[in-house]
This record gives sequence, structure tokens and C-alpha cells, in this order.
Amino acid sequence: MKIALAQLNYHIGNFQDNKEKIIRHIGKAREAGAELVVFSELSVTGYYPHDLLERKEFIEHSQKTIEEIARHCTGIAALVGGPSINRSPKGKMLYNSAFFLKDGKIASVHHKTLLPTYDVFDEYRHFEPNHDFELIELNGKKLAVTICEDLWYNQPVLSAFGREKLYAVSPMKEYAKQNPDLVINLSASPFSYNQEKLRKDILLNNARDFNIPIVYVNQVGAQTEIIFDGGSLFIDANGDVVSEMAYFEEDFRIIDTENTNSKDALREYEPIEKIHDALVLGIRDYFGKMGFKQATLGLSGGIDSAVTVVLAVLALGPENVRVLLMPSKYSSEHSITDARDLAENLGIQYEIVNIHEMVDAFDHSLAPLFEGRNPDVTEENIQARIRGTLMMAISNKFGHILLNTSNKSEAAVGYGTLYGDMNGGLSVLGDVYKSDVFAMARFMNREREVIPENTIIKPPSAELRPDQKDSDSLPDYDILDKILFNYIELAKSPKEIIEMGFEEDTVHMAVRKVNMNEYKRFQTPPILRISSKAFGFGRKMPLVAKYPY
Ligand SMILES: Nc1ncnc2c1ncn2[C@@H]1O[C@H](COP(=O)(O)OP(=O)(O)OC[C@H]2O[C@@H]([n+]3cccc(C(=O)O)c3)[C@H](O)[C@@H]2O)[C@@H](O)[C@H]1O
Ligand SMILES: Nc1ncnc2c1ncn2[C@@H]1O[C@H](COP(=O)(O)OP(=O)(O)OP(=O)(O)O)[C@@H](O)[C@H]1O
Ligand SMILES: NC(=O)CC[C@H](N)C(=O)O
Repeated sequence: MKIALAQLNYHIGNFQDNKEKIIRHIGKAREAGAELVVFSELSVTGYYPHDLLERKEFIEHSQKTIEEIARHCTGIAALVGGPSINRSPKGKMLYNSAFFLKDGKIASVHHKTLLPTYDVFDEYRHFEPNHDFELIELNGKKLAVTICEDLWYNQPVLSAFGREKLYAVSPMKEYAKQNPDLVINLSASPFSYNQEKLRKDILLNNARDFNIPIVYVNQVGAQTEIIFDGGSLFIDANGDVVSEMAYFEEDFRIIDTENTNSKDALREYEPIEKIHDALVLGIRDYFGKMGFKQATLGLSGGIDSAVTVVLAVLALGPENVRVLLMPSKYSSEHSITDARDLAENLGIQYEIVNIHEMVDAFDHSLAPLFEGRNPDVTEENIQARIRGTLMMAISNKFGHILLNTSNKSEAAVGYGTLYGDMNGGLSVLGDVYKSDVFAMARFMNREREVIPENTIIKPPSAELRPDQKDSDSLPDYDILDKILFNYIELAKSPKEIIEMGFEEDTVHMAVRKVNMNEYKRFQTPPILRISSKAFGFGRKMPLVAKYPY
């Protein structure tokens, strides 16, 4: 059977554009002689529409759109993802479904069985689970239609008692009893660097365990902070990849289920490269889908703002990025030259605004109130807040969106000033540990020195007081990041982390800072997610709590 895999980037709630894109690809698939074209999970609405799914008009609009798409499905069949309402004696139930379109009509509707409700997923909030496992018959072949998590049934889910809980039902086992020729999976599986391998293994193992080929079509593109990487697959019954589609871009491919001999040459990625590409796509789609074109940020000569500005230029073009260099009396001469060199290398607009006098004016006005008190973090923060105010002035005046430059290590331990350098509309590096920010800077310089070498090799500093270094307040980043990764991503206890060989005081200090600073992260902009445990709505922690750490 010839099947077209349509790996596309959807705009949530933009039924018009999504519909046109789907119809265009149905036509393309038909012209190429495909018998079936498969789109990704909730393709009509975009994944994930959250509480838009609670609105009657939204569901009706989706239903009408699918009916219209169905009318274009002649001479070819299609599987399109969307919400479906089932009217039963118990009332109206909403399902996350795959619509099988054929002969100009909706021929059947197949629902998702396993509804993920962990990390960034919240599907039980809106959908009911499926209990029917009916195959589709098409041109003499029997097809089992599954939706994303349906193939993840044997993955332990984080539960109150550890990572033990397993789903009670296995959709694959239910379908396998009926001997399908092929499993189709409509997916919306986001990128995360520590889940990538797991995802592929799950898919390959399913094919191998049940001895059935799998057609897997993933969504691509960023939806606010969640970045979908695509990488759709055709896997043969031995669990070998026959076709692997592009990452971080739309792709369209026709496969022949009878021909599994010619395997695709798979492209090798450097470890940091996918994170890099994910963030570029994240910025581009946040701006593109919101109708923004231009970004701004403060360029300090340090590595975080350097990496952020390079990503912004790749996503939006140099003509759409404008930066401010805002030296104070504590800024070193090389910070200004490093920042200027970078701006010139990138060909972006930059201006220098010295904040020295503004800082003095604040200090002067506050002097009578602060009489008898020594300068402390208050004065340091005033500098960061003056910069934050200037950046927001540029944003207001010219319509540039401010990119936040805080990395995950800083966000974790609260090393940043509220309403200062924590300002911004979108956080680019908030899920990237400082050690990976260095790796990314090196990757960006792989062909030529875009980021001045000095920016990469100098010790990180906030430059808010004389000779300040991050290492005065924090452990070295290579140690801190490992502790944070074990605590945040792997949910290990401080005791377990100490047993791994980390110094006791350092572990307690890091963990205490993470817990104490929930309130700060609650006020940060959305963070582009590249890990399986990013700060944001996939990590829900109480602000007010007595943390056992
Ligand atoms: N639980 C809670 N719920 C709600 N609000 C709470 C709170 N606890 C404190 N607060 C509020 O938060 C304030 C403290 O937060 P904040 O004003 O931000 O200040 P704070 O966290 O005390 O200081 C900022 C720290 O970040 C460092 N920094 C600043 C700028 C850039 C960089 C860098 O290298 O990137 C590092 C700086 O050196 C300093 O160590 C308190 O004064 C209080 O108003
Ligand atoms: N002199 C400056 N000129 C322009 N922007 C600045 C300046 N200093 C700080 N900023 C802004 O505030 C952010 C926080 O900077 P800071 O230097 O305090 O620490 P950082 O987290 O090490 O960041 P970076 O590595 O970019 O310096 C910077 O990324 C930058 O956007
Ligand atoms: N849409 C989904 O069902 C996604 C959940 C799945 N575990 C994934 O990350 O791919």
C-alpha cells in the first residue's frame, strides 16, 4: 500500500490555515498515487488547544472543518486528527480522535485510548478514553489506528510511589488480536533531548514485539513553549527504520508498505545540535504564529545573551533583531567590546546606553531612606532593573518583543533579579543548563568565530559589583548542573544525590535554593522546553510549602 506521511506545522485554532494545508497535502498525495495520507494528532486544531476544548464553538468549528476536508477526500483516503463528540445515553463525551475520510465522507472515527496526564500533558482534563478497538479495512489491508500515547502503554508513569505505575490497557494488544497488516500512529510528541532515544525505542519495540510495521506521523513546530520535532517514521515488522523524516521542519513522504528494502540514510546530529535547532524553531514559531517580527535584548558581552542573540538572528533574521549595550561603572571594558564585536559579526542594529547616571540618580533618591545601611544586593538589583526598564521601553516604543536570557541553572537557583534581567516575553534558554549554553556557543562557532572567544572563556559574572563572579555565590556550573539535573529531571532526593558523591553542603544549598525560588519562576515568561522536565506548566510545584529536602 502506498501511504503519504504528512508531517506539518499547525497553528492552534487557525482552522482556515490548517484546513488549507491539509487539503493541499491530500491533493499532493493523490497526485503521487498514494492510497492513504496520514496527518498528525489533533491536526485540525493543532496540539494542544487546552481549554479551548471546553468551548462549544471551538468543537463545532473543528467538526465543520473536518467535514469540509472530507469532501476533498475522493480517489484517496485520509486520517486526520481532531476532537470528536460522541452522544451516548450518559451524555456528550469528547474524544481525541482520528477521522478516517473516504469517498468524500467521514467513514469512521477512532479514539485515543491512553490519555497522558503527566508533565506537559493534560488530556484527561478534556477527553474520555476509548474502549473500542475496530480496525479499518482499506484496499484489502487491515489497519489499526492508534494515537500517540497509545503506543506508550508499557512505559512506567511517574506515580506517588515512584516510577512504577503502568497503564491497565494495552491498545496494541487489543489490536494485535485481530491481526492487522499495519499500525498507524498519529502523534504529537514533543522534543526533549532526554526522551528522544526512549521514544524511538518504544516505537521500534512495538513493531518488533507485535511483528507489525508502523507508520508514525508526528507534528512539527512550536506551540508556545512546547517544541514538536517531527522525525516521522516508517518502521518494518522487524523493528527497523525504513524511512525517517526531517527534524524541526515540515516534510512529506510517500512510502510503500510492500517495499521495506531501501532504507533511508539517517542524518547524524551532534548532541547539542537538536537543542539548537529546537530553540530556533521555538523562537520562529512563537513570533510567526503571534504575528510578531522583531526581537530585542540586552547584550552584556556574557555568554547567555550572546547565545540568545545568535538564536534570535537565525530565527528572525539580522534585520529583525536590535540590541542595547548598557554598561555601568562595574562593566569591564571587554564586556563592551565583546558585545559590540558580536553585534557587528551578526550585522544587527545596536546602541550603547550608559546606565551610570541612572544608577546614581536612584542611589541619590534612596540615600535618605537607606541611611545607616550598607550597600547590598538592593543596589545590585537596581542596575538590573534599570536595564529591564530600558529594554521594556524599546519594546513599547518599537514593538520588539524582549527575549529573556536567563539559563536553567540560574532559573533553578533564583540567580536573577525579578523585574530586572528576569523580564521578557519569551525565555529562550530557561531550559538549558549553563554547561549546555557553553556547548551551544562552541557549536555556533564551529565554522567561524561568531561569538568572541573571550565571551566563552571568561568566568561568568553578573557584573553588578566590583570583580563579581558567579562562583562567589554558586558552585561551579559543572557541579551545580549535575546536582540540578538529578534533582529536577530525575527527581532524586538530596540523600541519593549525596550518595552519588556530591558534597553534602553543596547539595543542600542547591536544593534549598531551587525550592525557595518557586515564587520567582512563577513570574517568569514562558520557557522554550527542550528537556523532559522544564520549568513551566509541566512542573507544578506549590509556592507556599514546607519543602522536605
Ligand atoms: N516567597 C516569596 N514570594 C513572593 N515574593 C518573594 C518571596 N520571597 C522573596 N520575595 C520577594 O523577592 C525579592 C527578592 O528577589 P529579587 O528582588 O529578585 O532579589 P534577590 O533574589 O535577593 O537578588 C537577586 C540575585 O540574583 C543575582 N543576579 C541578579 C541579576 C543578574 C544575575 C545574573 O548573573 O544573571 C544574577 C544577584 O547577584 C542576586 O544574588 C524580595 O525582596 C521580596 O520582595
Ligand atoms: N552591560 C549590559 N548591557 C546590556 N545588557 C546587560 C548588561 N548586563 C546585563 N545585561 C542583561 O542582563 C542579563 C543578565 O546578565 P548578567 O550579566 O547579569 O548575567 P548572565 O546571566 O551571566 O548573562 P550574560 O552571560 O548574558 O552576561 C544579560 O543576559 C543581558 O541581557
Ligand atoms: N500526545 C501524546 O500522547 C504525547 C505523549 C507521549 N508520551 C510523548 O511524549 O510522545
